Amino acid sequence: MERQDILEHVRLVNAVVGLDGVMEPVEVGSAIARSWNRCVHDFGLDPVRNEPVVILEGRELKDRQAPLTRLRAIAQGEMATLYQQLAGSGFSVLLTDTEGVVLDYLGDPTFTDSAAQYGMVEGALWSERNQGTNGMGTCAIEQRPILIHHNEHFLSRNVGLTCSAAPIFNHEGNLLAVLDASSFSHLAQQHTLVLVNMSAQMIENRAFLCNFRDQYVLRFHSRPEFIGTLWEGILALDEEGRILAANRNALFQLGHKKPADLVGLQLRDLFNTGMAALLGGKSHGWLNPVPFYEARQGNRFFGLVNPPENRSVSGGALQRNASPAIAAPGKARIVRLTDLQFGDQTMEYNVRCVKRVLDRDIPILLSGETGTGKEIFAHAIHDEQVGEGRPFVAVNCASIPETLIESELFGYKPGAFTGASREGRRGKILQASGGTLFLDEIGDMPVMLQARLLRVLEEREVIPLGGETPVKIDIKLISATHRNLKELVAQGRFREDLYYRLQGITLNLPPLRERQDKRELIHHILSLECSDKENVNLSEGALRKLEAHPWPGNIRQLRNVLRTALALHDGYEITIYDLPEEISQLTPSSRPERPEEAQLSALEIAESNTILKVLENCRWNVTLAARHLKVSRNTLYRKMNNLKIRINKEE
Ligand SMILES: Nc1ncnc2c1ncn2[C@@H]1O[C@H](COP(=O)(O)OP(=O)(O)OP(=O)(O)O)[C@@H](O)[C@H]1O
Repeated sequence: MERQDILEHVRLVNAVVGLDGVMEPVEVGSAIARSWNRCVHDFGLDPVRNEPVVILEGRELKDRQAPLTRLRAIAQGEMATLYQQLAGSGFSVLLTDTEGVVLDYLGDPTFTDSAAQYGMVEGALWSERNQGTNGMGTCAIEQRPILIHHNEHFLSRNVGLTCSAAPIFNHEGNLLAVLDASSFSHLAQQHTLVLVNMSAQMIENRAFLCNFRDQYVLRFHSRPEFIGTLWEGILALDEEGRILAANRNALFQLGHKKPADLVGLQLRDLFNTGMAALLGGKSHGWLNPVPFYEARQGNRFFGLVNPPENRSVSGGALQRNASPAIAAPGKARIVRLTDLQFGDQTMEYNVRCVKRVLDRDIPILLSGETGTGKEIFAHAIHDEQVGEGRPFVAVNCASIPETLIESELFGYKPGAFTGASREGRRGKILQASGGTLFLDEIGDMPVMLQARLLRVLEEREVIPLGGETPVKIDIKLISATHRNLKELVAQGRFREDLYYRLQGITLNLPPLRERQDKRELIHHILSLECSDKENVNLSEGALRKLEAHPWPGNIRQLRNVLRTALALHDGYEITIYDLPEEISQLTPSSRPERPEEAQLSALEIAESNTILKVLENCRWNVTLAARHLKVSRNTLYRKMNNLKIRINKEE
């Protein structure tokens, strides 16, 4: 570094940490400013310090490596893949412990000699306290992915470097190690940090699976094709379905911050399903994840449980190929626009509007609460506009961690992906070419990516990460949100230009509680749910309860409730007793005992069902029910007593 540049660097540092008396408004990120302040005020470092890097050797290094033997074995494969992805660009890949000691090093030959001069070798100590602001040391303190580029390094001797580092946490959320890719600063690549972070998460997931290989493990995601990839949520469970641990993506998808929020809960506290159901069906395997719903919000997930003995383990680490190849979900049923409304005025208006713009290239924005049917509506538009055989590609911007949306949308050049997508990814935008791209929860798209998306939409071409040549695309765009995008624009959280680009027309999908065709919709969903079985009716009482419910989870929740009721009911119709408590408003003690619980004979069960049905239809007016059944009131009371039917009023 030239003397002039060193002086300039020192001046910049002093200005940021206030050593010149006045703090100048200088352009450095807040993490860098924090780190520089630590370097000066906590560690007493000087930017021009030029002492050799401390390097641990022999026993001392071995003592550092030993506690992380299993993690290092798991990381080895990922480090090699990351190194290959960066090959030819002068990068080295390093794994450090939490104090910045380099445990493993994989170097590009063109960089190795210089790396050694910089002190990037096995055993080197890259803590912030020793080396000032740097990828590995600063990441260990900030505990999040970080890029330290060029003169963001604190020591002027490190200014020639560019370092992308990401943390690796254990299942308790504690930092285990840091993965880093470093090179000369002039060789910096825009996407290195994304790649490093993906590799770190892959290592974390593998370590998690390895750690809990003797337990049951639930792997889940809101999209079935993401199971087995680094985006999957993973929960370790005991035999009874009690949660032992959760990985980062599980926390993210379930809206929790720390593993302790979930540990100790039962599966049933989180989802509308339990171990028996997840393990039960013979058809459930890697190719057929089971759908279930989150208990609080009604969000849908797909998942599968690995029993302990099912996983292949080698050398203390899970085999690389242990992750299954996941088949795409079954072909979705074709939905017509006319299947979506049964007399509700807003929905009729929506369908009319869509039909008018079907043959034009106008982007459509669907707005509505969760579960109101935005995606199914988008699918129906696609089927009528583009054609059933063409791709319909949905991206949920809220369910993918911010750092990964970019790769998900724009894809990578072949060979750049770890894990399940070894052969690389074309990215959702390219996959949608010739069909429809459905951007769900668009309001959650990070601002940084909004500009990129806008460019893609304007120029109708996309450049995959790591690639150079733009690829032309031909897509219809439908986006959806449950947020008020206009408000987000006013708050500066959503780009105004993108907002106008997305909403050629905006359609508001009404919440279920406000729909005028609620009754018809309930019957429609019920008929879909029992399509393969005999038709099952709804009792008038149950229908009234369903109509009166406020349905915070909208049609998704309704579908879920009807599905469960179908599984629970016996006889020929669903009654209020088959509905969940919050809908039937019956307390468990007020429910009549089920015939099987009371150990009745088959004849008595049939008799009990008939009496229950008539009582329910007569709104528990025993005199009226007796008249219908053509018996005296006293006989009916006696029978009810024998059959253990207690009096209940539905309303
Ligand atoms: N008209 C309909 N007919 C049948 N099923 C429907 C209908 N509308 C919605 N559903 C069902 O309701 C559930 C939720 O629908 P969808 O995923 O389209 O809602 P959404 O508004 O996109 O939800 P989110 O905002 O949470 O992504 C799905 O299971 C879907 O099949």
